Amino acid sequence: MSAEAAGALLQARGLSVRYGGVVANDDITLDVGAGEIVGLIGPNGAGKTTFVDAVTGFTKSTGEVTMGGVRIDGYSPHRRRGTGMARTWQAGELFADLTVAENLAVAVQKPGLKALFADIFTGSKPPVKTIDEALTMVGLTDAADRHPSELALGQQKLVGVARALVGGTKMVLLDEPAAGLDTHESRDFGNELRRIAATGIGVLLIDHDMSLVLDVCHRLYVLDFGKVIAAGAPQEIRDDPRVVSAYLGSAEVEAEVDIDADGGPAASPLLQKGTAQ
Ligand SMILES: Nc1ncnc2c1ncn2[C@@H]1O[C@H](COP(=O)(O)OP(=O)(O)OP(=O)(O)O)[C@@H](O)[C@H]1O
Repeated sequence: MSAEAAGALLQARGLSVRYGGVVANDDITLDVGAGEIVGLIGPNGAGKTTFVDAVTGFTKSTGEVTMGGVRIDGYSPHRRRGTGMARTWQAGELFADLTVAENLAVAVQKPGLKALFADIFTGSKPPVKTIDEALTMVGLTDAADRHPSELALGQQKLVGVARALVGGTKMVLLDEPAAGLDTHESRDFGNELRRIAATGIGVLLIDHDMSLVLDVCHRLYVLDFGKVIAAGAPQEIRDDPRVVSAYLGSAEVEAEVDIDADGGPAASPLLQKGTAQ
């Protein structure tokens, strides 16, 4: 079911971003429904991170953004966060000296000196229940008191996702959350994303790991040079010659798209080139 039919949680309409002479996002229209995992893919420099920056208010854009039907494109990043949208960053390192729970607590601390002093003098604590819930959601309840270095890379990535989930998040925008994971870790990571979405949270997933993206997403949008060149179900996208061409460069598209007898995506050129950066 399309998010539009279900009443989209996040909607972008005609979103455009210019950096000097570069049109990094060109009239992008995209929606994500509650409980839906939507992939945003495209070659390097296609404009994926720019889109997340624009939706979350970290870069200037034109066009409309709505959350739950409320227009938010005039809002500051902080105010957009208050509508229940949260993002991860491409370089989403955790604080090595802090425990997992403390890494999550940082995300719910009020910013600014005033708040810091208020916390010191009133002894107010971050909403631990919310942190527990976020860790439960990613299957890491036992890791709360451990340090990131004690966790496998896949678990560290999930801590990054959990950090975006604390504080009443309804919609997460994940920028290459699975970078560096091996096949096994990536599959586990995908299962956790499914669990998160099953709670009703909308997920926008950017990743170069095509196995993960094609496997876990309900729908995909493909960007090339800032424009949406294709949108649809994973099986449509992986066979779309425009998409294969955008990823591989037309000269390289020699292999026929040859889907397994069971419909598996193993033979798609997209997967063969899948994790290329
Ligand atoms: N702050 C900026 N100033 C100027 N140009 C920028 C800026 N950020 C991105 N760009 C340009 O905008 C275009 C889109 O970049 P963006 O990082 O959004 O692509 P991407 O699809 O996320 O790439 P990748 O897969 O490599 O992360 C590129 O041409 C990039 O050089």
